[in-house]
Amino acid sequence: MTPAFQKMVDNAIENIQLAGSAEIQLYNMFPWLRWCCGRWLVKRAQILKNTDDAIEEMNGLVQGLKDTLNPQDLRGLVDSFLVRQQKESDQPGSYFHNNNLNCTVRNLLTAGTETGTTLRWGLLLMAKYPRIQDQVQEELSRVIGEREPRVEDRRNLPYTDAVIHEIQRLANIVSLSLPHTTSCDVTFQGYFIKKGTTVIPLLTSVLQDEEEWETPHSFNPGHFLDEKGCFIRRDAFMPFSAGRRACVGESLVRMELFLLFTFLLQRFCFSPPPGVSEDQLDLKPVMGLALNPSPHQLCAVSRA
Ligand code: HEM
Repeated sequence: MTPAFQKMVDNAIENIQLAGSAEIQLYNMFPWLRWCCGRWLVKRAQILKNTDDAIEEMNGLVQGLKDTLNPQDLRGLVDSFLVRQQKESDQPGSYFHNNNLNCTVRNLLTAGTETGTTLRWGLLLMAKYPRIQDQVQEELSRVIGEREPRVEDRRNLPYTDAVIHEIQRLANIVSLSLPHTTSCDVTFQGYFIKKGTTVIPLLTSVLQDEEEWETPHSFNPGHFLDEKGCFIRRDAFMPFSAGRRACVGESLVRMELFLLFTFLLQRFCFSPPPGVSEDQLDLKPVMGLALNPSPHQLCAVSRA
């Protein structure tokens, strides 16, 4: 990773944490309170500074791609956007303008860090529950052996698939989803919600719903397995939210998580460091817009 890219990722991670802090959440809900809480302003100023730095950095990257653009050989999203921008340059209301390009790429970069957050939860849970880790590794050895995992393997790995789903369910990393606004007056479950109201859908209420899950607060891959050990989908599994604005990265994330998780577990056993017991591995998250595991040291012992 180049230092510039590393800086952008660090910057994005810091902003996700700042944006989910109690101060910033309160600031967003009651901005007029800022006059009596100076600490809020420090965090707000840091978010704005990080954002300005990221915009500048991204403008530099986009300029480099603009300078070398070849419409016959598109290298990715930015190139496709730039070509469309050129085509629509005479349309005043076009969405394909520089601000949208910069914002879209920064959004994807920021959101992209969530795969890593989920993986960190996964490795922590494997270290904490070694018997579940053993079962995943037994299935991986039996079904794919030593070759590299492929996306098509998922259907033959029901236990591993169930474990990955259960990691996402319990880790619940985007617990507040993203704020939405009602576009018209709505009556929902007897409550009247006026047009223009900010609604924060609490995904925790579904992912850990006591009426939906047998053991909602425990790590239990059995939530996604039937009595024959086959994988089962559950309607209440919605870490990517639902509806038209659900996470656009979902299919990419699912593929990445499967390949990275299986690849790592094929090659390493994860355990607490010497002197730390499995029980001592703490699952309390660090507060942020995304819920991260608290910093931990783990041992990765090669299985070769
Ligand atoms: C495990 C990883 C991830 C989880 C759990 C997750 C979850 C979510 C959730 C809950 C939302 C809010 C949906 C809503 O507003 O109703 C969201 C939005 C979004 N996600 Fe993800 N996400 C993940 C990774 C990614 C990745 C890797 C990308 C892109 C490469 C991505 C791109 C986006 C974008 C662009 C939005 C905004 C969509 C919109 O407003 O229309 N996400 N994500």
